[in-house]
Amino acid sequence: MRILNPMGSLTLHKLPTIDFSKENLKPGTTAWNKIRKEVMSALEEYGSFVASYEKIPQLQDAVFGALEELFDLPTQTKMQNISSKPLYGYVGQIPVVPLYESMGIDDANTSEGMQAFTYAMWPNGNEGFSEKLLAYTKLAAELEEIVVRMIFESYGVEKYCDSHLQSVGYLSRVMKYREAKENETKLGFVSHTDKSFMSTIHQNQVNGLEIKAKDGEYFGVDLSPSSVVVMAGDAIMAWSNNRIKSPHHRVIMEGKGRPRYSIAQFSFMDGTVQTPQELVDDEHPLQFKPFDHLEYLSFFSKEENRRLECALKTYCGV
Ligand SMILES: O=C(O)CCC(=O)C(=O)O
Ligand SMILES: [Fe+2]
Repeated sequence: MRILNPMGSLTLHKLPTIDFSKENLKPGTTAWNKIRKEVMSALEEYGSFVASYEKIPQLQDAVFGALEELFDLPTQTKMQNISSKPLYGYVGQIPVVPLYESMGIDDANTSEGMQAFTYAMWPNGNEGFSEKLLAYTKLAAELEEIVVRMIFESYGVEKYCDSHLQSVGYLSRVMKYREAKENETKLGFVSHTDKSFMSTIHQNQVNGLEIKAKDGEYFGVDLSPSSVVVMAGDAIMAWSNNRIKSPHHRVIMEGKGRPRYSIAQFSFMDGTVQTPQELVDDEHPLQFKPFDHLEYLSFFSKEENRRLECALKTYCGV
């Protein structure tokens, strides 16, 4: 489809939207197999897709109301939250991305993780905040698990799926992007690939996310209230032996008169990321050596490694 991108030029790209709202979406059913096919072709083409999920719209107001309340806290308070993982602590007021502010929430899809976070932010915790955010983070984890099951099945390695899902933990990054002032950069988030296995991204009704297609062109993602972007991270790129590539993406704030809030949830493996032997053969020689997921995160968190074109290849490429 030909559509205009924000720069006014023609683009051939539009992220596919896949509907996950079917009741009883169960492995083995016709509906499951149909969606699985759509998921695989989108992931192999764009490394991402838009999932529409009817349970999401009713959570929107609560989730973004909660994020407004959080970002209104004094900076001193917000700075206390130091995620246990490198790269996901409080970020605010960096000259290259002055519009951007974020905080990380470890184990964000569990009551314990959310509690620990709210007790760092509010003297007596914040039950309302926990409830509102958990309703979303649990859904996002559930959605990712469905997608991961489809991927494992589709590559004929479903026997490894349960142990994979058991080894995965979720970390959320909540973000606020203010509007750019005149003469200020519109860049909200510099171009990067995610270091996760997979990621999900949800936003309030202010667009800004752009994804780089294989031909090098960035194109905007238009998200409806029921949508979540599902995106491949570097770890699934290694795991899939390069069949699925983690796409570069960035955020550009075009100025909609109000801030953009988003919540990205990342899955990390507790231990080694390793390509299943079934995905390696003469036509597909091994591309990446096994590596410890969290050690890769530490590697990337070093200043000198941030600028690498493909940190994954440098770190563990064969
Ligand atoms: O805010 C967004 O839409 C994207 C954020 C992102 O790419 C990230 O946190 O890794
Ligand atoms: Fe990202």
